Amino acid sequence: MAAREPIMIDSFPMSTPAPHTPPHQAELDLQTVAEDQIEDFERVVTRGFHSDFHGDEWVPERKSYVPGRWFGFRTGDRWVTTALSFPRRMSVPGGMVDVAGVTAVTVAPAFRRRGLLTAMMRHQLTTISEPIAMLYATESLIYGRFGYGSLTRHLRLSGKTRELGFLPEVDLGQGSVDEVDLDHYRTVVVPLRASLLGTRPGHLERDDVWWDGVFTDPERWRDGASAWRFALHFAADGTPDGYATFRTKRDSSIADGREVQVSEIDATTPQAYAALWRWLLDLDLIRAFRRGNAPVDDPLHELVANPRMIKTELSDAAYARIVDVPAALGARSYTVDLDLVIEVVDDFLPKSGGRFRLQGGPDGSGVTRTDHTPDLSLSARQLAAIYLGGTPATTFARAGLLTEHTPGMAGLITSAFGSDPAAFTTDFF
Ligand SMILES: CC(=O)SCCNC(=O)CCNC(=O)[C@H](O)C(C)(C)COP(=O)(O)OP(=O)(O)OC[C@H]1O[C@@H](n2cnc3c(N)ncnc32)[C@H](O)[C@@H]1OP(=O)(O)O
Repeated sequence: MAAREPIMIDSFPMSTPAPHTPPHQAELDLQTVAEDQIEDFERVVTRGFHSDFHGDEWVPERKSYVPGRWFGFRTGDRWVTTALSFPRRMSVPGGMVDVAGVTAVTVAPAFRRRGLLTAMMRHQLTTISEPIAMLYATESLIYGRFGYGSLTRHLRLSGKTRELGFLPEVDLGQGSVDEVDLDHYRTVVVPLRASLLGTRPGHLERDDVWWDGVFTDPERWRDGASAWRFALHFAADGTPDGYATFRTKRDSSIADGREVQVSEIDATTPQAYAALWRWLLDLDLIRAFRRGNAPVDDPLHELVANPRMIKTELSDAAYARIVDVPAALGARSYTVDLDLVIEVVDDFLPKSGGRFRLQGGPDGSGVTRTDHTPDLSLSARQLAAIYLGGTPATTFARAGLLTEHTPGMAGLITSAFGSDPAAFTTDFF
């Protein structure tokens, strides 16, 4: 059979694709992101999470761009890995501490499992100026190897509103709740939330840019629900003392029913908190509620007469990695007086580990490196998990993962590091 003639397509000009280096031949170089590379980088991040790129979603992040904090591996003219961090401040008992809010961590599929995340983590943790890095993990098994521990846990609450009558003794106060527009809400909620920052550890300070991000609400993020709506509670004298951000969504599982989805809710008094919940649960046409991120000690269960009607799921929330032990432990106060030596075994960043004398109490603390015999040894990951009382040191002791050299130390640390109210983080990134 005669060989076929090649088909000539000379009437259509064919553009030649740029040469593409196959992944196994790629030479990789860790680089920081220059300002004119930001959008390109964002597109790679978005693809790393299997999403489509929409520039409007990145506006707040872009405004928070700090040269040097956005970086990744490049080959040729393309990013194949990404990571970045924002400077944030987090409430801790007795004060605030600087944290690096880590996010946008991706490795392109063709380059996974060859140590690039590990190299990025090492670069990031050794270059940030904050004593603590913090993140939300897409998969809870990823970050422990780098010394991250579960800083906070949270509850997912849901249920049918008509089954959630309050106990008769619940005090709803003499004030009232009203729905307001975004502009009104923002002028009230910004100072109100700032006044509540110190009442619970784990909260992050928000600047104007962060608030812009909180209120960014493209329709594609709503999954069929309404835009954000906003409610304020006004005390008897008319002062706003509580707030709630929520959406409503048609709930196909209930005929003619809708669900109220509560994003944030907080108040300066128990009466305002209860009144806000009552208002949300009593909305006409609403038959179900959902709150995806509630503190582990949220009082809603105590307000209702039939708490079993609240479906409650416990999940890991924020993770933390302590890179500067004296600065992190010295930034907070402790519930009881302490003077002990903690040994931190840090396999990933050995220079961050060592023995530390912690002298502290309700009024503050001081931490110094020491070579004294430790009272207790734990890993960097466990230190992060006990830092705000999220996991009791005694739980690690019972798991056989923490060594008490002085009997009773795990119990003492559990009491001293514990927090009431429990640590809770509202800002997801
Ligand atoms: C804060 C945030 O942004 S969270 C977002 C994290 N990113 C994502 O989930 C996006 C999709 N996933 C990815 O991009 C990548 O799979 C990453 C970033 C999670 C991992 O990147 P990699 O470059 O493959 O990680 P790396 O090769 O450094 O892995 C180091 C170790 O962790 C393990 N590991 C890393 N990720 C995973 C995972 N998702 N599941 C199981 N094991 C994992 C590796 O097997 C390896 O183990 P080993 O040391 O025993 O060999």
